[in-house]
Amino acid sequence: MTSANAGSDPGAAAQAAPVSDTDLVTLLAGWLPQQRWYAAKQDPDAVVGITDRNLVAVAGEHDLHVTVEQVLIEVSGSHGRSQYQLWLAWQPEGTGAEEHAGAIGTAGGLSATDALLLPAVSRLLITTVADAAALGPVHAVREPDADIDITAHGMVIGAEQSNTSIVYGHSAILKMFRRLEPGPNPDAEVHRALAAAGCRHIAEPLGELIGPVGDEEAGRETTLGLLTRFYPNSAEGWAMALSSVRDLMAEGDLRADEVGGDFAAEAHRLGEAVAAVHADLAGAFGGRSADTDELRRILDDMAIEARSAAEQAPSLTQYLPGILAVFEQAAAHAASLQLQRVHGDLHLGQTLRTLTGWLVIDFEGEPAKPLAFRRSMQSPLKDIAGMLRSFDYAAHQPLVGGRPDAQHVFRAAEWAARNSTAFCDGYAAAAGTDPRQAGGLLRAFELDKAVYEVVYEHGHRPSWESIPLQAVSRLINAGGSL
Ligand SMILES: Nc1ncnc2c1ncn2[C@@H]1O[C@H](COP(=O)(O)OP(=O)(O)O)[C@@H](O)[C@H]1O
Ligand SMILES: O=P(O)(O)O[C@H]1O[C@H](CO)[C@@H](O[C@H]2O[C@H](CO)[C@@H](O)[C@H](O)[C@H]2O)[C@H](O)[C@H]1O
Repeated sequence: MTSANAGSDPGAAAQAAPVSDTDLVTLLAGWLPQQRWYAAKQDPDAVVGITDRNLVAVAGEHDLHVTVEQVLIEVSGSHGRSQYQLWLAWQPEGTGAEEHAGAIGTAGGLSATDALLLPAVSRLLITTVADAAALGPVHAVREPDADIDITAHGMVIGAEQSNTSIVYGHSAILKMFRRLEPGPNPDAEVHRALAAAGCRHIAEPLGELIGPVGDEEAGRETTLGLLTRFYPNSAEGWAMALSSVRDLMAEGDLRADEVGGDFAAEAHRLGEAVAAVHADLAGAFGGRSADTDELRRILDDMAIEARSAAEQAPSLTQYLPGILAVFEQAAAHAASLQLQRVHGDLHLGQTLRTLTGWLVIDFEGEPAKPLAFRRSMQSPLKDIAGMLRSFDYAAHQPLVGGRPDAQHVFRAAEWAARNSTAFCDGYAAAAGTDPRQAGGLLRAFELDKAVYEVVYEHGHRPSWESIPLQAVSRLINAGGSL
């Protein structure tokens, strides 16, 4: 389907799409699989279709030298079906766009570029949010009292993300969601609810870009981009944890509490911060106890996922009976399961240490899961298990690819246990309930996450697959990590 809507200029609205849908699909064929956020990279059966095209600004308007088109594509294949958002910049071929970092290709005498990489387009987007204005069918909401600096230069950060984020100087970060599902985006929804609850452990939301997604009947207002405050002097929890592990490995004969860079005090504070976020999520969205049937369903779903994971990642096959046995044993803990909204994909890379404390970011949940699941009530143990898995990752990742050294392996396990304990102590102190008392259930959630990670690494970083795989083996054979 092709529509040609443009900003506030009725002349632009009359313009046709720069190239035909067929030419556009051909153009995208080589570019999409190179994008980190494109989940169908490994799918040889993937078929790309165009579901919507909107000319949102034409060259000459808004100080732009390019024409900007928002394109929604649907990709179907053996991986399933998903919808993605693209922002394309068009300009005449031969004007240098082909050399640009975001160059996509040429068709019909025009060059296409990933528009989000162009400073003029990033300026247009932040100005649209600051003015609570519209770009064709895309409109913006600005949070009351949001302080938005539209003069700050926008720059896309890091390639290893599920979405594309533009950082504006030291002031704001705009995350443009790549994979879209019609309806409320949990990242935007949760940021807004937690800000209203006065939560100190999230990035302050500043505004949103919103547009219709889906066919004309099902088309629903959907968050396309989320603008939050940027914390320039923050460090990612993952980077901090890795440098602590490196310090430890440098002095292989000393314990974690005897060398510099011990992370345990930070892990404790992080536990307190996650407990505070959970309490605010329960306050904002409600919470309740799960009944026996619900617990059974959760554990059955883990078993279904594990069976499907073993088909995708053959390294899991030998562990499958042990995995299923752990889920079966966990059913005995029905009484202790609470349900509420959670983060859903919590790991050290989703945490930022500012000068004053920890922030939790990226409340989208697991990107590959359906929206209804990501917005559903789940167990906070899922997030806690995610963090415990992340301590295990940080401890063992520096050993990947090297020659096994028994002392380093021992120290890695010690670092993971020390920081997992500190995290749970911090969580228990702030929440008043100790996640370790959920015993078999926490272990089931850790195992569920480790199984997910084996598949994730199999697809994205095969040399890291051994990290979660060894954890699967440990969790089956030796009980929980704590
Ligand atoms: N408010 C912020 N302040 C500083 N850095 C941030 C902020 N939000 C995100 N980042 C950085 O951007 C990275 C990607 O953000 P994230 O929300 O996890 O995106 P994605 O969903 O694409 O993975 C984070 O790992 C962090 O380094
Ligand atoms: O951050 P995303 O929402 O894109 O999450 C996906 O990618 C993560 C890797 O970036 C992946 O996390 C796994 O690796 C981390 C180290 O890079 C580690 O800290 C996590 O514990 C581990 O799960 C995450 O699983 C995936 O959903």
